[in-house]
Amino acid sequence: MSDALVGDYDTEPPTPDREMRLDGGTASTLDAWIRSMSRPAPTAVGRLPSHSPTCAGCGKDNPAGLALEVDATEHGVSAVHRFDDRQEGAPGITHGGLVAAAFDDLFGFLLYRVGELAVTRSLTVEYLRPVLLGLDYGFTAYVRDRTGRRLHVDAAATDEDGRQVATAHATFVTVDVEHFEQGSSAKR
Ligand SMILES: CCCCCCCCCCCCCCCC(=O)SCCNC(=O)CCNC(=O)[C@H](O)C(C)(C)COP(=O)(O)OP(=O)(O)OC[C@H]1O[C@@H](n2cnc3c(N)ncnc32)[C@H](O)[C@@H]1OP(=O)(O)O
Repeated sequence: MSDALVGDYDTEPPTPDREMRLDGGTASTLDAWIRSMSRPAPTAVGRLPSHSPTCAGCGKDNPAGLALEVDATEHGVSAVHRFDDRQEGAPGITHGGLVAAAFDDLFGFLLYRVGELAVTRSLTVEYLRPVLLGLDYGFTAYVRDRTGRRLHVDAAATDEDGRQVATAHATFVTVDVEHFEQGSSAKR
């Protein structure tokens, strides 16, 4: 893991921008993103910074995103989220793919706890009850265990009556910073 992955807890990372330069043109966009990424202490509790302002899961500047707000808890992470009309599947019901996206992004916040970069290798969601639009749901996630580069993570979503509406499990695989260089050649 890069030493550059140290930042201020309260600082939101900038939008990764291919034109962004830190030091007169020598630093890559990826460097800028990584250098600026906040890394709370693994034991800290409270609101966590988004992965980036344009992250589809948690970025405030992504009009098509979920804009999840996620807190570090004693044992993992949590969020309260309300899906809206943009996430509709069947009338009044959240599209399952967007529920999965919420879980996936929530798992991405566990990386602040782990202190290493990782990406989703597999994600399984059990849809126990319809997730309704316009209602608050509580999401929690934690790292169950680790085997080598594999992080096994679990999550659940509950409705306002405390009933589980969905559970999720994922395997994240730790990666080097260089993994994200693949995004530098993306056509936009
Ligand atoms: C510092 C703090 C920063 C915090 C803040 C970070 C922010 C950082 C951005 C996050 C943002 C989040 C947002 C949401 C999370 C995404 O959306 S992530 C994006 C979606 N995922 C991807 O794009 C991943 C695409 N896949 C890949 O790039 C590659 O397949 C991977 C995952 C890097 C693995 O490839 P590889 O490095 O060649 O590794 P490989 O040898 O195939 O397998 C590695 C290990 O995993 C095991 N494995 C592979 N597949 C499986 C499987 N399905 N089941 C179980 N084990 C498996 C292998 O057996 C192996 O185990 P070990 O022998 O090492 O113990």
